[in-house]
Amino acid sequence: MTTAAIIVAAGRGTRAGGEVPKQWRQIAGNSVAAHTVQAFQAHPEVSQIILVIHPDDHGFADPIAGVTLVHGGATRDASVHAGLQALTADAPDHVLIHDVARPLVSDRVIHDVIDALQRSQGAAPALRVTDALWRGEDGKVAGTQDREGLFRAQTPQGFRFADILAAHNAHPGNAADDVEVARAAGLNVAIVDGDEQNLKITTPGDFARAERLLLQRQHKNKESQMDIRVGSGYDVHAFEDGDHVMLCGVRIPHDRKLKGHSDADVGMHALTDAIYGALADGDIGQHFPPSDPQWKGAASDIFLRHAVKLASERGYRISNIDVTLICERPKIGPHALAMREALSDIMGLAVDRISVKATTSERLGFTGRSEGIASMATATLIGA
Ligand SMILES: Nc1ccn([C@@H]2O[C@H](COP(=O)(O)OP(=O)(O)OP(=O)(O)O)[C@@H](O)[C@H]2O)c(=O)n1
Ligand SMILES: C[C@](O)(CO)[C@H](O)COP(=O)(O)O
Repeated sequence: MTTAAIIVAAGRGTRAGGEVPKQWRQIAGNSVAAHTVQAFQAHPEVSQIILVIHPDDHGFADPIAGVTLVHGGATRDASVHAGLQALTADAPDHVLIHDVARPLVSDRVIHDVIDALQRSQGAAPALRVTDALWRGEDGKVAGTQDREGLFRAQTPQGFRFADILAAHNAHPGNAADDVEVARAAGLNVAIVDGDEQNLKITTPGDFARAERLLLQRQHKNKESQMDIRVGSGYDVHAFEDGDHVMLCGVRIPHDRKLKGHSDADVGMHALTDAIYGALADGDIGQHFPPSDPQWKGAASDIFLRHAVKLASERGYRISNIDVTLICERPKIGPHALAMREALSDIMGLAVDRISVKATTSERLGFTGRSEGIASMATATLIGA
């Protein structure tokens, strides 16, 4: 089954005012018409788009790619008719007819209309009227209207192509919408759930609301495409005779030192492994094998700089890191800020995105017996 969309955009938008017809006004980074066209171009079930325009509007419409431009008429239904005639040479099975002034039409609404056409000659989205309805005269309420069974009509309105073309050919004109044309020809039209956000920009106040909703949607899409990765690292080094330890790039005088092939900076090693972990790229031992003599006694910032560079080359920025050192002694608190600053220099990351904290293990286990120091770290990476 093939489905084409006709987007009617030949109106003058008199109620919306402004210097150019409403469909060519810029909102959320694009013209209203371009947003509407994109909604249909992004829909996998729509294979062809006709954009019906006023002959004076080529300057606005010509830059919109991937659509066939057709000149509309003096009324909405004349414009729809022109769009339908343009499709006859390569007729689709189904056609969706949509107001250009509804740029917030969702994938869900488009799909539901197409889906309903498998069971019905026509289908259109609508919302039940939920407010009380009044008749008014001279600024006063003159009566009430039962809202039972009343709906607010939206677009796209979908039909089998041959049916709606015949219905328009037979219609005298001045229909409110294509459902009216279809019903005049005896076609059944199913109601599918409309969408409050599928508003029609009609008056000046509608632009701000439509723009806010479009920006929210763009933000959500961006967030859902955002690649956020978390990695964790863990390392342990045993004590041996010595007079200082290196922890997170800071030399701390101590009555023991940590044993290792490099400078045994256990905090920096756990952190480096957290970044490799987020990148799913092995661990520090794979990048810098302990069997390789060139890393003997090496300062561990070499490893951390390598992991940070790798993240950047793969298109990630590091959002924050959190390092925990586990030992009875030395006391970490007095050095924590210096450690955060040292890591900040090495990583090019703001200090307030770097956490270094410590805990004892209540004299339990190897850290509790002061046989060594353990460290855990996490790193969050965000795809650019
Ligand atoms: N001769 C016309 C008149 C209307 N339309 C389209 O039909 C839809 C109807 O929406 P509406 O808000 O009535 O648009 P306008 O006619 O442009 O607005 P106004 O009545 O305020 O001038 C719009 O997409 C409009 O561009 C059209 O293609 N051709
Ligand atoms: C087709 C329509 O969008 C249904 O709500 C609407 O009837 C067209 O706009 P108008 O303001 O009634 O011209």
